Amino acid sequence: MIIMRPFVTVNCAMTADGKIASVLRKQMRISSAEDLARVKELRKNSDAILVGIGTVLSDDPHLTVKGLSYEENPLRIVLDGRGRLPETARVLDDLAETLIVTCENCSKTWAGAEVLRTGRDKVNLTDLMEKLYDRGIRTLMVEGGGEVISSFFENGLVDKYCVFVGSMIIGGRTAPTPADGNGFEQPVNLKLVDYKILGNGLLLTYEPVNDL
Ligand SMILES: NC(=O)c1ccc[n+]([C@@H]2O[C@H](COP(=O)([O-])OP(=O)(O)OC[C@H]3O[C@@H](n4cnc5c(N)ncnc54)[C@H](O)[C@@H]3O)[C@@H](O)[C@H]2O)c1
Ligand SMILES: Nc1nc(=O)c(N)c(NC[C@H](O)[C@H](O)[C@H](O)COP(=O)(O)O)[nH]1
Repeated sequence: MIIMRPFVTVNCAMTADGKIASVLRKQMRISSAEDLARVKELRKNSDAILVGIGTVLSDDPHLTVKGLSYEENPLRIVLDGRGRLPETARVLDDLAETLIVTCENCSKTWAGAEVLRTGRDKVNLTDLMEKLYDRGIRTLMVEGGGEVISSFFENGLVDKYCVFVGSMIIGGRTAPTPADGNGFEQPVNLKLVDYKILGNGLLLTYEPVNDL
C-alpha cells in the first residue's frame, strides 16, 4: 500500500571523523558560516522541522528561522516518546507552532503545544508521516539527532540526505554519529547526487537507492 507522506530531507553536520557532537553530547559548531546560511534556507523552505528529544535536551534549539513571524515559521516537531520535554525548552516559546509527538501510553501535556500520540515504545514514524501529510505538511526537514535519523532510514522514510563534513576531528567512541540506533543488517545504499565546498567544509547530498 502506498502511503502519502511529506518529502523528507535529513540534514546534519558531522566532523571529518564522522561525529555529530562530542562524547559529552553538547552542541558543537561543525557547520561553516556558508553551511549555516544554507541550513537557514532549507528550514525556510520546509513546512516542518523535526528533532528528537535527545537533541532538545542537549542543545535546546529554537528551531525557528530568524526574521520570520509565527505564521511564517515552519511547524516545530519534537519526538518525545516518554514525555521528557521540559516546560522551559525553547521549542515551547511563542515564536512558532509546536507539535510534540509522544507514545500512546504517555499522558503528558504541555502548555502552548499540540500533542499527538502514536506508537508503543517509540513514536510510529510511518503513522506520523501520514498524519503530517493529512494536515498539509508536504516538506519535512529532519535535523537529528543520530537516533532519530537512524529510525527514518530504518523505516525507508528518507528522500534526501544532506551531510556537511566540517574540517575537524573530535574523536570519542561514544560520540554520536549521523545514524546511531542499533545499526542495520543490510546497508541503506545511497546515490551521491551532489557535492559542494561550503567554506572550510564539504556538503554531500545523497538520495537513497530504491532496491525494489
Ligand atoms: N551536528 C548535527 O547536525 C546535529 C544535529 C542534531 C543533533 N545533534 C547532536 O545529536 C545528539 C542527540 O542525538 P540523540 O541520538 O541522543 O537523540 P535524538 O535527538 O535522535 O533523540 C532520540 C530520542 O527520541 C525519542 N524517540 C521517539 N520516537 C523515536 C523514534 N521513532 N526513533 C528514534 N527516537 C525516537 C527517543 O526518546 C530517543 O531516545 C546531541 O549530542 C546533539 O548535539 C547534532
Ligand atoms: N547544521 C548543523 N550544524 C552544526 O554545526 C550543528 N551543531 C547543528 N546542530 C543541530 C542542532 O539541533 C542545533 O541545536 C540547532 O541547529 C540549533 O538550532 P537553533 O538555531 O537554536 O534553532 N546543525
